[in-house]
Amino acid sequence: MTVIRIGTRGSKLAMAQTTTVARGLESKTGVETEIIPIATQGDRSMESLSQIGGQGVFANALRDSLLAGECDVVVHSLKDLPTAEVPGLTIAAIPKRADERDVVCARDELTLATLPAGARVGTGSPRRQAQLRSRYPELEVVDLRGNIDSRLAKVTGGELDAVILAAAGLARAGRAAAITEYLGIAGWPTAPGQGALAIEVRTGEEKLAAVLDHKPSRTKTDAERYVLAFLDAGCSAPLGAHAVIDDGLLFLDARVYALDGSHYFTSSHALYVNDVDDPPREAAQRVSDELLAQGAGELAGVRA
Ligand SMILES: NCc1[nH]cc(CCC(=O)O)c1CC(=O)O
Repeated sequence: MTVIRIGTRGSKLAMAQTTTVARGLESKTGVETEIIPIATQGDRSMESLSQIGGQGVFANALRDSLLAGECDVVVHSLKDLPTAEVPGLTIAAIPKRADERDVVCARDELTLATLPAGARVGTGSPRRQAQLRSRYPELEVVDLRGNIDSRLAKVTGGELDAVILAAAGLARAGRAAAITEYLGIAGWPTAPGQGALAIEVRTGEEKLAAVLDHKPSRTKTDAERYVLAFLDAGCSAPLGAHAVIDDGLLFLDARVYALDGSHYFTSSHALYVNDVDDPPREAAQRVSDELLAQGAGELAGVRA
């Protein structure tokens, strides 16, 4: 029997999520899988992501390996995947999305509202930095990189009072016990595609992973990612987007922040998925047009 080779980043988080995908493929199709860790520039360098030159630092090495035939399937965190199509590659599956919220891991069970003024809150994400400055201007934002364990260690070690992370990543890494607050999605929209994985294959080989595709998760994350594409924004742009499907209605909400937290632009639209040809694209087009009409194109990270 042939073995499906699954390429992944080597981080603990990536290995955990890829193992879940491998188990899913094995149990649904009876295939055998082998996991192949691939080092990416984003893993090797500790410089800030904007320094390395941003987009796709995590994804490109995986894609090269797939195109070179060194593996058959790669697993990405969808939010780290640039929106531009890559010739020869196709997303065969977006599995059922996990929790898309951001969370706070603070000392002493504290929350953003109960941390004292001047408390040091770590995050390397421009969106999270802008959201912190906008909602909690009395807190000090500290730029931060590194894996989940090293970030949490800065709180237990006393160097920081809190860090902001993705709920999904913490759960996959087995560190959900460190969470002290879940940030409500309406007041704190997260990165397009956050909480979802993307399983990519060489075009024509979609059958290798299509069984793991979850249609609602794909529709929602497509809508969020089209906003990223229409705004010409990178994965590190200060943009939050969130889609919901309820009773055939697709809701899409997006917010673009000034990096200093001084202001933001927001737009939302709802449409019946049966009323238009490409609901995610249509919803995102309306939201993006409105954001640009408001002046969002002037903000850092947009139309860069
Ligand atoms: N950019 C880092 C990144 N990429 C994917 C996740 C995990 C969450 C997810 O899969 O969406 C994280 C960590 C974080 O944002 O805290």
